[in-house]
Amino acid sequence: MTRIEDKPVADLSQSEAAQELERLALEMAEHDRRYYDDDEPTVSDAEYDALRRRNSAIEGRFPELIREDSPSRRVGAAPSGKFAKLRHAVPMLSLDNAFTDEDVGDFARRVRRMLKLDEDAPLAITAEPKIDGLSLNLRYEDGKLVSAATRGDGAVGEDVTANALTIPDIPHRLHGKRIPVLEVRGEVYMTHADFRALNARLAQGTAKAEPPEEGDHADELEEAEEAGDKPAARQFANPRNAAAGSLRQKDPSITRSRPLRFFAYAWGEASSLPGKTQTEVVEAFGRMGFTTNLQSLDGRSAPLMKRCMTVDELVAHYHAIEDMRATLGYDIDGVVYKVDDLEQQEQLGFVSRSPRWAIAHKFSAEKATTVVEAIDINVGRTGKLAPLARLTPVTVGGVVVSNATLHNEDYIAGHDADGNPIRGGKDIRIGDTVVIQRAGDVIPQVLDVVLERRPAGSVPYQFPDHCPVCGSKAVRELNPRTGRLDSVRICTAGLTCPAQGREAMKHFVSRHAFDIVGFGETYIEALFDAGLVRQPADIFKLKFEPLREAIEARRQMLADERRKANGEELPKKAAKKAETGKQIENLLEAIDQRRTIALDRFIFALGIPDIGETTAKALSRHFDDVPALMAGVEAAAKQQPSEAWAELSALEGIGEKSFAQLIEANDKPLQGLKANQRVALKARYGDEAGVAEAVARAREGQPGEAFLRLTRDSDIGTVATLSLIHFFDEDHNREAVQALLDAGVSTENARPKVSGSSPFAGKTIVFTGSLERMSRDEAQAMAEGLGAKVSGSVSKKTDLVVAGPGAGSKLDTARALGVEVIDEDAWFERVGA
Ligand SMILES: NC(=O)c1ccc[n+]([C@@H]2O[C@H](COP(=O)([O-])OP(=O)(O)OC[C@H]3O[C@@H](n4cnc5c(N)ncnc54)[C@H](O)[C@@H]3O)[C@@H](O)[C@H]2O)c1
Ligand SMILES: [Zn+2]
Repeated sequence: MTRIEDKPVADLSQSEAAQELERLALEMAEHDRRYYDDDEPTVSDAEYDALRRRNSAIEGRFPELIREDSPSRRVGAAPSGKFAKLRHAVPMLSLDNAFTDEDVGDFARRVRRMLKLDEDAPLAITAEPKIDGLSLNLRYEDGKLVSAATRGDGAVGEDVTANALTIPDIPHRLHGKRIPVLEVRGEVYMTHADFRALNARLAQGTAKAEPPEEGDHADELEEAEEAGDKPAARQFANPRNAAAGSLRQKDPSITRSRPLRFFAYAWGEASSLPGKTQTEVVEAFGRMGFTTNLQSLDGRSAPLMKRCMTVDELVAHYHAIEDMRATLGYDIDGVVYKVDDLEQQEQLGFVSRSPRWAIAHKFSAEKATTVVEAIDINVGRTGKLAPLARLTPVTVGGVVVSNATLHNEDYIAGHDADGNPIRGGKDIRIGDTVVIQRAGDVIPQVLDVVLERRPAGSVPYQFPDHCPVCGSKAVRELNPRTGRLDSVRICTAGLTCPAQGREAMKHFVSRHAFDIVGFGETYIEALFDAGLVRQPADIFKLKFEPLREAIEARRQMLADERRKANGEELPKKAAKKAETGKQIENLLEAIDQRRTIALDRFIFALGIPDIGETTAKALSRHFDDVPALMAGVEAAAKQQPSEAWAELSALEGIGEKSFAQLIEANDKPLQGLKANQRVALKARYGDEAGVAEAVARAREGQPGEAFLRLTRDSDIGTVATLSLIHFFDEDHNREAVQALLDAGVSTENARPKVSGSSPFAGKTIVFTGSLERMSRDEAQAMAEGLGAKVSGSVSKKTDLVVAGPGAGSKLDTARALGVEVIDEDAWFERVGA
């Protein structure tokens, strides 16, 4: 199903484009409000910029659809009601964006074309850092600061004069000759160090801050408490928000207490300008008492702003600034290029929201440099030891990042257990300076180690061989797919390890497993810590009173922690007791409803590695109940193949058919295989003779009928079969499952009991597009209940396609193959629902 918002611009119909432009206008207006008014964005700048690019691309294809309220015609957001409004004498605009080096060349060519300059005529363009703060217009009359306004919507800003007067970098009087009117523009920002200190003071409650709006913060705390989260402190997400939030205070004495700074780089109305070029004017600003990009950072190195004569020079300066980015001590999000000559600037003029003579070259991916302070090991549901780098906090894409995933032992070491270097592996050590990258909402990755900054005497990281939670041995197993030691280390204690037990429990009650509503993380942690729940079966033995005590003790503990952390007294909640009682009744009720459950959910809930929902469904079609499954697995375990067989059959890229062919083959096993399969086999076993030898070994250790039946008849493959055997081979797993049955949990067989007369029995159905009357899960369950097989892709074997609006390639394939296609309503008619 392709939603309109996921469709490439080129595939949009005109009406879809109109819909999409409307969505983008509304969505971006909301982001603008959060970003400019509340100083609290909910998406990263990169995500926001992607929306803007999509909007422009659609408008480029359908210029007739450009909306009055299009984001391409607007700057910022209209001023909030918090301050008096101030109309700008000269509009404050935004900047057009460049994202690649080629875009810079395009910009220079465009400028030349519009100025009618030959290719070899000199053209000076300045390049300087784009400071990530908020812009401010300072109006000086006869050298005296008379007003200060934020950008607002470009035409009207907010009057923050009293606040601006508290910023030390902003002169109240200009040095030098008096100019009747001069508006100086620049960026208000906060350094990293000041930002961290401010947030720390806010967290301790020692910073001067506006009282929270009535009820506002109390609610948040309450919610955080329900969710068992850390106390919600009123801190800023990044230095830009901190700068904007601190400047836009109703009480200027709060602004005064905030460490704000100011860089001057532009101007508005001016009765006369102190120069004929961008460079000269900015130089003059320096003499008048402002900090500018033309000043050297340390009095020795070259200034950050450079006047360039070629595109190559511009791009080189961009990369030089990019390299310095981590050491500046404040956030910059790109480099701004400006045509230097002011007469040329005038000739070029403006488009609706930005000048034609300037462009902002944004830094590409969301990268930053920081230091690995420590390496933590988390233990997950399956016992995996997952390493996490604790980083000195940095802002990446508008979010402060303080940890990054390190994947596994080999990744940190940079080589596998045999000493072979692995792709992407790095030899990451505590104390290392690293480049990290954040993509979307996923946890950041370490992209690179800056070896020049590695502290002297640093040693490779020693990965623990014991579980940091329970102290049991943690081991690396042989991976049948690669024949090598697995890169992950696993705690051997199983569910008796508290970390694994707790995570397993979360999975057990989750939506696609037992789906016990109201059993959130707070509950699980509370019950685990109180010793009330150790394994899933315990859930079904819970009683009201002990449950209530455990939950209340937990709440008390969280509240105490919060009080300590915030240093403030929170109102006691009187109504809480009765509420907890009600919640617990509801929970017990929800548990009761799950004493009988679909077999596939039961199997999925066990959290067996490689047994996802689909495999669990397949098993539930094959077995009547849990004891039957266990018996089937036990029988299969007795007729297991040798490791050689398992390894060969599970090799990536070798399907069932090819494997059968391979096992039959004699001296030329590679014959008749596809190129990628030959490559995979050779990579694993060397030359053809090596493959032949592996095949011979595999042939000797063939599995018996019981194993093949489980693998083949239930359609789950070798890897899942071996995983099942492995799971039920462990005493504690068998016991945990038995305990559930003993606690009275019974299963319903999902195997469709379909009479031969169901018109769908044995048919293969594909659902595509957006379904309106049922969810995907429901559709699938319905079809399977009628004896049909649901598939994710359309092929010649497909009997029927049910297509909703927005169906894409699957629908096209179905039509091309002549497969019957019906809509959702027709589907409901046919099934008689
Ligand atoms: N995350 C969100 O929800 C969200 C919402 C709105 C905007 N944004 C972000 O805000 C930015 C867009 O806002 P914008 O319209 O301010 O455009 P912009 O940030 O792309 O560029 C214009 C601004 O750059 C600043 N600037 C800094 N240094 C400068 C220099 N040396 N010379 C000239 N200008 C300089 C000025 O304040 C100017 O107004 C984007 O980065 C966007 O991602 C994010
Ligand atoms: Zn453990």
